Amino acid sequence: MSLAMAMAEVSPYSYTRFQNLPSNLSSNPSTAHFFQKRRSSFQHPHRPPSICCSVAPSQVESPVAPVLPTDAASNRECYGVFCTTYDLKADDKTRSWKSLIRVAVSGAAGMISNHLLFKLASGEVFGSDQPIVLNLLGSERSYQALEGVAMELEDSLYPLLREVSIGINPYDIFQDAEWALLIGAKPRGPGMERAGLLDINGQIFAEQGKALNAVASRDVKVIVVGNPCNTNALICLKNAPNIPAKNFHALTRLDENRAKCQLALKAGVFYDKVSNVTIWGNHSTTQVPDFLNAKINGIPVKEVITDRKWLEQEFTERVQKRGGVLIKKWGRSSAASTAVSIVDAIRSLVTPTANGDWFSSGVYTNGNPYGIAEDIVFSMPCRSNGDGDYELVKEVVFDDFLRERIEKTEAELIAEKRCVAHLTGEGNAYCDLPEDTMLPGEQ
Ligand SMILES: NC(=O)C1=CN([C@@H]2O[C@H](COP(=O)(O)OP(=O)(O)OC[C@H]3O[C@@H](n4cnc5c(N)ncnc54)[C@H](OP(=O)(O)O)[C@@H]3O)[C@@H](O)[C@H]2O)C=CC1
Ligand SMILES: O=C([O-])CC(=O)C(=O)O
Repeated sequence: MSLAMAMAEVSPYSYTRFQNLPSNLSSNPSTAHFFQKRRSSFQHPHRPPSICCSVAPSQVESPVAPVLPTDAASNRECYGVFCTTYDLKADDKTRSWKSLIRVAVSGAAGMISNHLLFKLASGEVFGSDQPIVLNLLGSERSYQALEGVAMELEDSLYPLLREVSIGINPYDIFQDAEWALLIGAKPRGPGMERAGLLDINGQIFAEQGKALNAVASRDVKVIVVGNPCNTNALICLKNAPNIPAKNFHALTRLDENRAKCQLALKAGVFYDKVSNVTIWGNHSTTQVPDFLNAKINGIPVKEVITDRKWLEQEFTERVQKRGGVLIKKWGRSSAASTAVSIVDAIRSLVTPTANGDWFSSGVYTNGNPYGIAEDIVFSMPCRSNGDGDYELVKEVVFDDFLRERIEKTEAELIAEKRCVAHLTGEGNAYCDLPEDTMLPGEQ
C-alpha cells in the first residue's frame, strides 16, 4: 500500500506509526507540521522529545527504508512496516474487530519473549478478533536484537498485529499500556547472593513500577515474570500507587502446569483431566503444589493417587525443582513452556474460569480468606469472570501438611520483603533470607 493512501483521518479503525525517515522528507515544512501534531501523543513530560519521523500526505509514493534512531536511549520507535499509516475502514475483514489492545513487553529480546511475542501476534492469546499493538522494551545492550525480533514480526505478516514499537525507556514503552508483561531481569550469576539479585532486579522493577504509574492505562494488568517474580511484583506495585494493587500478578502458572503434568503422569491420565491445582506461595523451591484440593476426573487426587508419601515428597519436590532439572538438561531455563504459561495466565483473566475450577496466580494479599500474611505477593487460587479481574477461591481445605508448607513459603516471602524495604518505601532493608532459598532453576 502506498503511503500516499495512508494519510486518512485517524479514526477508531486507522492506525499511525512513526519512524525516522530520510532527511529530504522530514525537511518538508508541511510534513514537519503534520508529524509534530501526531507524535505529540507519544511524549511524556519526563522525556526529551521524540526524534521520529515525517511523511507528507501526497509526496511519498514508495516504501521508505528505516533509518536507525540517533537517540535510541530516550524514544519509542515504531518499527519498519509497522510505521506505515493506513485506513482500516477500507478493509471489510476488519469490521468486526475489537478496538486495539496495547501490550508492553520487557525483556523483549530474551528467550521467553521470543516465543511469547509470536503467540500474542497470532491471536491465540486475546482472540482472533482482537487487533494488537506490541510495545517492546529492551536496553542499549539488546537494541540490535530487539530490531531482529521486530524484523521477524514484520516477516510473519500477522493480520492482527497493527503496531510494533521498540525502545529502551519504560516511560515510552509503557505509555497507555493495557497489559504489561515484565519479563526482563538479570539472571543470577555464579557467586551472587540472592539478596544481591533481589536488589539488582528490584531496582529494575521499582523503576518500571514508577513508569507504569506515570504513563500506563489506569487499568493496566501487569504480569511479572522476571525473577524473583513475587517480590519483584511487590516492588513494582508499591512503586505504582495509582494502579490498583490487585492488577499485579507474579507468574506461577508454569508451576501449576508442571504440577498438573506430574499428577497426570502418576495417575496415567491425560493432563486435561487434572483440575483445581493451586500453587501456594513463592515461585521458588519453597512453593507448595497443593494435592489436597486438586482433582483428577473431578475426583480428589488423594482418592486416585493413594501413595501419600509420593504426593508429599516426590511430587512436591519434583514440581519445586522442575526448573533446575530442566536447566541441567537444556542448558538454559524454561522459555517455551514459560511463554505458554504466560498465555495461560492471560487467558485465565480474559475468559471465564470453567465451573468449579480455578487457576493459580501470585497476587497481592489484602484481606485474603486463608490467614496468609497481608502485604506480600503470594500465589493463591483465583477465579475470573473474564473481565481481567479475579476473585480468590474460598472453598479450599487445609491439613497440617499443607499449613506447615504454606508457613514456610510465607516466611520466605516476608524475609524477601524485608530485603527490599528500601525499594518499597518501607525504610531500611534488612536481609536475613533462609539459606535454602532458591529459584526453581537454582540447585
Ligand atoms: N516466573 C516464572 O515462571 C519464570 C521466570 N523466569 C525468569 O524470566 C526472566 C527472563 O528469562 P529469559 O527470557 O529466559 O531470559 P533471557 O536472558 O533470555 O532474557 C532476559 C532479558 O532480561 C533483560 N535484562 C534486564 N536487565 C538485565 C540485566 N541487568 N542483565 C542482563 N539482562 C537483563 C535482557 O534484556 P535487555 O538487555 O533488553 O534488558 C534479557 O534479554 C528471568 O528472570 C528468569 O529467571 C524464567 C522462567 C520461568
Ligand atoms: O530459575 C529460573 O530462572 C527459571 C524458573 O524460574 C523456572 O524454571 O521456573
